[in-house]
Amino acid sequence: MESTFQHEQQRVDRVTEIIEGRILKLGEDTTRQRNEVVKIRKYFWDEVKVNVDTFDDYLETIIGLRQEAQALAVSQSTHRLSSKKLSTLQRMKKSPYFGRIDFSEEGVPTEEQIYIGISTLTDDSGEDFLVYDWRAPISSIYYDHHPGMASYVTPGGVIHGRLEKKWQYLIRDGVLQSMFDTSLTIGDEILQIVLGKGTDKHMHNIVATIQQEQNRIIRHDSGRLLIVHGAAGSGKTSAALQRIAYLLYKYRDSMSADQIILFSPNSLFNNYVSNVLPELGEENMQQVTFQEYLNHRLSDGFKVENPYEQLEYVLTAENTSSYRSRVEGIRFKASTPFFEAIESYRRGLETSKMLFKDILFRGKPIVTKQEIEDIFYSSDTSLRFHNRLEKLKDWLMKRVNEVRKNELTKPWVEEEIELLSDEAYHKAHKHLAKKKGFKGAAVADYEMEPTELGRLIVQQRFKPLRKQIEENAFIDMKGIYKQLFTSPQYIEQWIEGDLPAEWQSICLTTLSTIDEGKLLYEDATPYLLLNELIQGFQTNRTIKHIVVDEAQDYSPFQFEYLRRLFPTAKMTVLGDFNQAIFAHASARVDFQVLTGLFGPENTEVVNLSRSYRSTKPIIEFTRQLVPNSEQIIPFERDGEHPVLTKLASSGELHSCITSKVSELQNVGYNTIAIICKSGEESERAYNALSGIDGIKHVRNGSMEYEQGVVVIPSYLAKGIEFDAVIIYDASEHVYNDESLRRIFYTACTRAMHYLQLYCVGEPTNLLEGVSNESYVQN
Ligand SMILES: Nc1ncnc2c1ncn2[C@@H]1O[C@H](COP(=O)(O)OP(=O)(O)OP(=O)(O)O)[C@@H](O)[C@H]1O
Repeated sequence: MESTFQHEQQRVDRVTEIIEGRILKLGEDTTRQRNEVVKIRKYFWDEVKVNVDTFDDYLETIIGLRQEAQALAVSQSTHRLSSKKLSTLQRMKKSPYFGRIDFSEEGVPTEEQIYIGISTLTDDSGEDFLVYDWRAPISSIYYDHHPGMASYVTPGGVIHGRLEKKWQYLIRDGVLQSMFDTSLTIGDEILQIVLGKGTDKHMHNIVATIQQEQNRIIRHDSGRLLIVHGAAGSGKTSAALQRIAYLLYKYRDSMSADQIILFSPNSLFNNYVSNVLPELGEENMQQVTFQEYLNHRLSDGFKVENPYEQLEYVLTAENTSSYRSRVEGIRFKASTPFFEAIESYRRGLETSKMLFKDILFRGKPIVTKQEIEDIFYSSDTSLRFHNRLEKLKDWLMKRVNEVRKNELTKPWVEEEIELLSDEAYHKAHKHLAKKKGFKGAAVADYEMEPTELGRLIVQQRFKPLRKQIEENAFIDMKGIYKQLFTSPQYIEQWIEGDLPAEWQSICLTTLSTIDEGKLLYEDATPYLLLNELIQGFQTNRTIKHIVVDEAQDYSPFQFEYLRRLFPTAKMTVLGDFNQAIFAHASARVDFQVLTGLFGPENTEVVNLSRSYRSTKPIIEFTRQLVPNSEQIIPFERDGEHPVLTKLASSGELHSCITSKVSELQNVGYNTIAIICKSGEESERAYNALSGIDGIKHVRNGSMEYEQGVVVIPSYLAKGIEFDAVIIYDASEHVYNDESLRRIFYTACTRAMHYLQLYCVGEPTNLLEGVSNESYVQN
């Protein structure tokens, strides 16, 4: 073994030397390319002669500009590619590869040793592969097979052979630390080392230790929709990010990172996962939250409620009179019957009840809503809805043009001419002179006719009106949405099944919030859907793949919306229903409904059952909090049992937390989260614990994942993890309802190495099903 080890170190040295040589060469190229980019930018305008005197000059200027811009774009892209390659090589210098397979291909007499790393490296001839990219077809054997018969898929067909041996390497800064013969499971030893480490500011890639079931997700490449359901900490997010890296490699000629969108729960999470792709030498995909998208589309007309504001209400306002109806409204408005009701309602609008707005000019209607409605409903009903709207728009444009002509002789035009400032007068003169063909000094010779000036003024006043018509602003969208709620009975004609018991009150709240210029979060997607069904979907066909993380928090409604918005994209959806924290997630929620999006033939579901984040004792404790716990299999990593400490007062609670934090810091834990149920509880906890050195409060809207000691509401801790977690108050008066089970589970499963629960008074009944042996009580 000793000599094998030395032999392997020698190979590492050889490969490292080659990498160093490449870095040197590429470093010089990159510097030269950067200087080139700087030079083009600096002299950009010197290279282009700007002359717009004649049409030919203008054309020449445009062509010159375009050529220079193209040269800049080419240089920038060459520089970007080289820098990317350089940073990958720099990473490979520290650890050139992490695995090896010895493979005998059928019909080939010699066995080949395949070394696997984050990127391909060949020798100087370019013929021999010193390192294979982990995404290369042959590398899949490393993740998928035990020694014995093995095969892998290439574009040219399936290659069969025999996997003789499989090795794992741990190389740090060019030094081989250890190597393991991993004949059975990939890298349990290395996985132990990786998972046993402390967290840091960002999530890391897992390519050295991808597990077989995760590899299925990463390399899955058929159908439109891949649904991944997996326990907390089973590597859903990790698998999704490596999957993106895989797709970018496999489709490198036809897909770029900006054609992939990751929908994530919040900005904090975005920041947390932002390092994984760059670590793998890939550019980051686009990252958005659904809320950002809603705001982008709706913020002109409304102040849209944030999903966490909604959740905060659900978690804290249970004693208010409107609570029941609001929660019922949230559930109902996310349901399939409501979705279908909106579709039927929109179909109903084909024959009656479309609402329009008067088109006003100088404060007076020039076309009334009634006139618009009459024209709309007099059009050919066999035409598609959008075509009817287009016809209506044409009519409106004509109508407005007629009115514009009539306005030319109205006294207000003369009045405006008289009130024109000198500057405005000169501008108008110059504009009209140019239009008439006067050039250069001759502009001064142009004598402006008052009628010409009048026409210009009228034209400008009508410009916004034309824009409004262009943008469908004459459709009373708010009114149409409100119409659904104007009387509690109105919706009955469009809906199948029962309405919520509190429907009347839901209607009143919906109307009053819209009248205040606000849109509740539960109304945002239905409103947008209705809007698109009426005005046509604003589809985006450039996006090729969308990944939805924490999918359990989306309603079927939102999925349907995403599908229509990105009609050509494939989808990867990741979730865990045990972590569904939003009120719209009903108790019976499942991914069945998603299968309907693209049909079963286009959908594949993969379950991840092994959980990696937490130690075995923590997983054995947390899994008892949810149904079907036997389906969650802990990775064998030892640690302390979770502890539940009962206290008599909040004073005692705060002093216990303070000393616990310092104890945990002394053991070396980097990230310690004090997780509270809601933002309100977090605020109180933070104020009471502000004496802890460096403690930070993570609030709704926080942009960066913080290290050190943080106080954080449960819902913002989603998707992220901490070395140690302290549940601030796991007492019955805080977690007092079955509906809080998922939030409680989500909070506890954020712990990697240590979990401490405190409670002031009696512990929550949610712990009733948890066996006494799985935690320490004191
Ligand atoms: N194959 C693996 N090798 C190394 N680490 C892994 C592996 N799979 C998962 N992990 C680690 O386990 C932790 C949890 O992974 P991840 O956040 O992707 O899980 P998740 O299923 O998205 O969790 P949750 O649903 O609870 O947010 C991370 O620290 C990740 O690096």
